[in-house]
Amino acid sequence: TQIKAGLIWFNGRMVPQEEAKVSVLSHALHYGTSVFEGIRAYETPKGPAIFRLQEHVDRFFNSAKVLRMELPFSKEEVAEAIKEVVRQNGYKSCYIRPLAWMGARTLGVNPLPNNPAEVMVAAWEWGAYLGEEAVRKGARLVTSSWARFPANVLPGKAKVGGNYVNSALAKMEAVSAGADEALLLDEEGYVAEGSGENVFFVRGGVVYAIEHSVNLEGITRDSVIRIAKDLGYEVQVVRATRDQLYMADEMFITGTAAEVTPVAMLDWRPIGKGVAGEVTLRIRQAYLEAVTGRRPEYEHWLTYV
Ligand SMILES: Cc1[nH+]cc(COP(=O)(O)O)c(CN[C@@H](CCC(=O)O)C(=O)O)c1O
Repeated sequence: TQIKAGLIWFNGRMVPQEEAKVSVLSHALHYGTSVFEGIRAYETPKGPAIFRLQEHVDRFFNSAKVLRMELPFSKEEVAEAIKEVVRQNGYKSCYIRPLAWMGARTLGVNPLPNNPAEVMVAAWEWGAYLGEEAVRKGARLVTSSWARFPANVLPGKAKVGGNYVNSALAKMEAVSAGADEALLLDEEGYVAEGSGENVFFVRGGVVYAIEHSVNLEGITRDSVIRIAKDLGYEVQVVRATRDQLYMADEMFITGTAAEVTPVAMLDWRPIGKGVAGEVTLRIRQAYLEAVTGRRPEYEHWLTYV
């Protein structure tokens, strides 16, 4: 079933998705030289609102900068395009995917002649990233045989298309093993992140976030740290090992797509009682209230379209 994205903002114009096409000679298609974002808009009592739009636009431009990619639009124009895609498709809530890519001026590895990049923003309705059951019962994760790439191999702080071959290989392996998601370790064997999420665990009432290290600086991770502190939990940012996760009382993963997904099992070992944890569910509830405009203290994170 093809993604139904409706109208797409394509290099400055709104076009039906059937018309939003690129050349097969696009540099990005051959070498992974694209950057993207994952953003969500949620229905609120005051209409659809985009969650932490500015932080996502800033990261989008930072990712492009890492790749020496020139975007031919300003941050304000991209932010407006993101709002337009939600508006013109009439979405109440949706998942929004900005993408910038090196086009078809030249091939050969050097991307520079393909500047300035091309840019599009698409959006579609996307439910629970790992499925409703994983949310209700807690997701099952397995440690991947693929390590998260080191910082001097690929730029993990940038959402670069090519980085996601690492995620795709890990995800395929996890799903083929009967799990819901992969846990990637770094090259020294410490906990890094999921194929598309950051990792948290709870032990003795303390909420632990994994330090940035080689991982993406998750916006959901940042929001959840704030929310957990506001709920009165002590939050520590740590470097952790897989066996610390095995010993945890609770574990959860966070991301724009995944939101706050409880983890019930890692490597076929139950985490805590082997169900979605209580602290996790409290944080998840508060996060969902925040993104749907039900917590005034987080209203500043919302951009109404
Ligand atoms: C590797 C990785 N780590 C952490 C995160 C969480 O970051 P943030 O969304 O800012 O909290 C994401 C987002 N993964 C995006 C892409 C998912 C996909 O399947 O594509 C997302 O959640 O939108 C990652 O891709």
